[in-house]
Amino acid sequence: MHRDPIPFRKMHGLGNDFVIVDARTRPLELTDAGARRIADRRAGVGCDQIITIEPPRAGGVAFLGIRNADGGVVEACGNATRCVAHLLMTEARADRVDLDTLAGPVVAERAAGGLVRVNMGPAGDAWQAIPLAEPRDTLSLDLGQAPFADAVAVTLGNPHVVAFVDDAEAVDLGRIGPIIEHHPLFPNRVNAEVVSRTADGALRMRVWERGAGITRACGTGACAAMVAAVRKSLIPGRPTRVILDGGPLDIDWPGGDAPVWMTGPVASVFTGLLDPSLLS
Ligand SMILES: N[C@H](CCC[C@H](N)C(=O)O)C(=O)O
Repeated sequence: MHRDPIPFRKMHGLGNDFVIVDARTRPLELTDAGARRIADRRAGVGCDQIITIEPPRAGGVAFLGIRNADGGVVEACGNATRCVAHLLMTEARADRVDLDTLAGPVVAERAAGGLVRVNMGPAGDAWQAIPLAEPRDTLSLDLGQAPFADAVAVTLGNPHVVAFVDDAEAVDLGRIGPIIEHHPLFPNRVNAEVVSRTADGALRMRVWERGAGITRACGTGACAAMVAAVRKSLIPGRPTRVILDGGPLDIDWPGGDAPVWMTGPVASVFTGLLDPSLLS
């Protein structure tokens, strides 16, 4: 039970925003309901995900706890990984940091221009790994809802399903997003991305995030979009710019079992104190 106010830092990666609590020395007793209250953009602080920096569990210098705005605990969050890595590299005066997540180990390093580059680990495509409710070809899923009639499922530790369209900005994601998120083929629900190609060979991506809705950016989603495009032979396996509502991420994946690298910015907005009543 918390009696004292709890320090937090508000950060974002291309507008995908986080409340970050350093719980390395003092565990944060956070329930699903408490997470929802923190994430509430009127009655709480407001964020897409609540992030806790915790003592490492299976290696690295810290474990990254990730909860969506709906309170659900999830495996991976690329934009938050960059933000926490920035904090820990700054604290340690280091240019590299190893972190632990439910999705497995990730490595982050300083990149040019104040950016942070993260090895997000390998991308998975087996139906059991996504997971799907039954054996299916993850390279061509018909979810019975346009534009997800020939979609690609990818896991970065968290589940994604990617649809390629002529114009990502023309898709009514607010309508189709929740239908796909809760599609029965995804027992753990799913993050849904719509992707189109730009004239200069970049990918334009919009996302409906599991447990958070439309966000301005999704790092694991950008990784999934690039992997799906390479698997569909729409682009070659070389560094690709993915343009999100909040700005660009650079994704690099040569194919196969190679790890996916994501490079992008971080921003710290303010620090504050959570009232303990928010968590009870
Ligand atoms: N915004 C995060 C993804 C959160 C994914 C979460 N919505 C899930 O349920 O997996 C990112 O930058 O990767």
